[in-house]
Amino acid sequence: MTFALKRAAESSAATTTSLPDVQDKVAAIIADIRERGDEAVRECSARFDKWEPEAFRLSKEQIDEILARVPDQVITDIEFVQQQVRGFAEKQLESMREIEVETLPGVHLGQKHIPVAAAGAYVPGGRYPLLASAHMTILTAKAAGVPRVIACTPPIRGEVPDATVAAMHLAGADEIYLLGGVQAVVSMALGTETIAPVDMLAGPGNAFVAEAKRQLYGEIGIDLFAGPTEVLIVADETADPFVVAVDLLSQAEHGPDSPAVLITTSEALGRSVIEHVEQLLPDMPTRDNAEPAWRDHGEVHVVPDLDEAYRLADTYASEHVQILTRQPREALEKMRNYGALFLGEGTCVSYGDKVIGTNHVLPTRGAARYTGGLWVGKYLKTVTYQEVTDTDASARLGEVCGRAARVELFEGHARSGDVRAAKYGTADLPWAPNALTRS
Ligand SMILES: NC(=O)c1ccc[n+]([C@@H]2O[C@H](COP(=O)([O-])OP(=O)(O)OC[C@H]3O[C@@H](n4cnc5c(N)ncnc54)[C@H](O)[C@@H]3O)[C@@H](O)[C@H]2O)c1
Ligand SMILES: [Zn+2]
Repeated sequence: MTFALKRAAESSAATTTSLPDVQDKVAAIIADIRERGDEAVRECSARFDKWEPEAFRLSKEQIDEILARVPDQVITDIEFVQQQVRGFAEKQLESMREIEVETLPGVHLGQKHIPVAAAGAYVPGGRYPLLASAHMTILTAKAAGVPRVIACTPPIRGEVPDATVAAMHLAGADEIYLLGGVQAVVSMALGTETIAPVDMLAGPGNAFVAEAKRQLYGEIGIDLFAGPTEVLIVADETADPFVVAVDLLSQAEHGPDSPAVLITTSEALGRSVIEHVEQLLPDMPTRDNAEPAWRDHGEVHVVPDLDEAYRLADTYASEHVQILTRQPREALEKMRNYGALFLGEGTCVSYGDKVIGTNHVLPTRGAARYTGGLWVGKYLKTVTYQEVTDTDASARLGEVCGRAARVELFEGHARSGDVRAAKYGTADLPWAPNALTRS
């Protein structure tokens, strides 16, 4: 039997995308910026971030000054992580084949991957300087071959986030703006008097940022719905309850709205994890986020066996799923809904977030039911092309096209087929004025 040792105030199981009050607020800001451009952007930045610089875009001199302030070790570590992210992104790119096949004699069908011309990267920074997001969005776009990559990040409590700017620059951003939230997303998407618009936006963010991207989708492309972080751990009796507790809190600290869920086959482990969490929380420097996150969105479920654990985990479609069991790789076969899977105690969500090289921009609030996370492929348009070099093949296709289109009552379409069937074959064109046929 499945039962809960701890329930959330509101379950995070995949149900909704965004909350109605956030939707309304974001819609109003988008409409205002659409109408008044830069002036509205400035007002939003002043209101939400108390940030009113002369220009939001950093000049080359400003970037150089900022880089000089960043400690060497931080730069070295940024470079190490960017190498890992770039390395994996390049391997993923290699896995995307361009093909051209001959499906009938003389009928050539092909597939190509074309990078978008301009991409915007949102690097979050309201609570923490999330420099790792710069690697994930900017560098991945560059690895995909996007010619223009622009990036926004907010000031943090009125300060320039030096390390984030360094990461954005080293990742290869062509333009860097100190601008946050909805105003940043809308500026990049629609363009203003001072920012040229992009074709596609990527990057994680809080509920406002994620909702702004969602509302703008269609007018521009977006990577995916990547809102407040979630973690779900599947553990059996072999898991170390202290490690499980530490790992749950590692993600709860993202924000008070971050769900942390444990599904375990061992009631004893579940109880022990709850105790460890309660012992760790009071001294956690980021307790202001982690404590309400655990209180309101923390869940612990005890299930009869691992198959039930995987089944229940799939209903959450959580952004991060950690498997701490005797045979963690089993989850690769048994689970289908997750943004990223972390197999065994040797790795953890924090490695994925910060250092290991897989992309950390991942689907939240159930979006893992229909998409994976950000990767080079998201910046590429997979397009097709075709050519028919054999007249017999064209005539044969023309005959089928004529019939197929008439079933759909498309006389115009049918005639494009008829023309070829007549020109390259033996068909007649009863609908054509005589003078125009068979020139
Ligand atoms: N899904 C993923 O892949 C992923 C990865 C990393 C981080 N995250 C998430 O990114 C988020 C980062 O959030 P954050 O808030 O620290 O930074 P953020 O940069 O996403 O948002 C900060 C901005 O929000 C705007 N804002 C704040 N309150 C507002 C309000 N009441 N109305 C309108 N705008 C408002 C401000 O303009 C501010 O600049 C976290 O929730 C974290 O979990 C998700
Ligand atoms: Zn995290």
